[in-house]
Amino acid sequence: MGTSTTFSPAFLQIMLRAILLVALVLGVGYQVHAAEPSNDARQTVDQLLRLVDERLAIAPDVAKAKWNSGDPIDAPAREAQILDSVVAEATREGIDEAFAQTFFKHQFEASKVIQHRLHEQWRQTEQPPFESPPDLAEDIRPQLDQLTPQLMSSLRDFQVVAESEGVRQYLENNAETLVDDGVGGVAREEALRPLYEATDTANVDKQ
Ligand SMILES: C=C(O[C@@H]1C=C(C(=O)O)C=C[C@H]1O)C(=O)O
Repeated sequence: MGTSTTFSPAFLQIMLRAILLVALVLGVGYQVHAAEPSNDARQTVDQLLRLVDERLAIAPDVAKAKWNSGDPIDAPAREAQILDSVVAEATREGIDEAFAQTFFKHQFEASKVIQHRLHEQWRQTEQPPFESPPDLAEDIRPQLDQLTPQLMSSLRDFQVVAESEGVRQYLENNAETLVDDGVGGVAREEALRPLYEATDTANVDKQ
């Protein structure tokens, strides 16, 4: 029996663990590398997240205007008007119409989550009417209308990269930093759900 080639079980176990550890490190390293989306894809996601954030940031002004005027938070006719322009733009620009509509419906819901939270808060604190709130028709809606074509063109870019490797992870990693809804993430999740779904399933046409 040759003793020189016999290793104790404890030694073999340590070696095995070392090999597994190395394999694990290499495997994780490979996955992190493989999951990193292209520069273009990252910029596309960043841009879309910033625009979503910009749109949500208008919701408190909407809430103030409606607090003073007593208008209902829910304005279905206004939403329908935006959706009409979204459909027209989608047709012109070759953007998936259903995706664009779903995305905007979620932006409306997210905005309403913020508005309801604020009104609830103001009811509790018996907030008097605001001194000089921005005007809904004159100031706020035109601001939102300016964002619509920007969001549409960003959605068109997003469609192209949505299913690329690592895009979902990148979206998840950056959502919290780039989208601040002021209500702890509830509105953000609502606003971003169609984007997550587009990265999951094959329901977005690649252009
Ligand atoms: C922003 C408003 O409030 C709600 C949210 C909308 C939106 O996000 O564009 C549109 C209509 C309303 O249901 C508004 O009335 O303009």
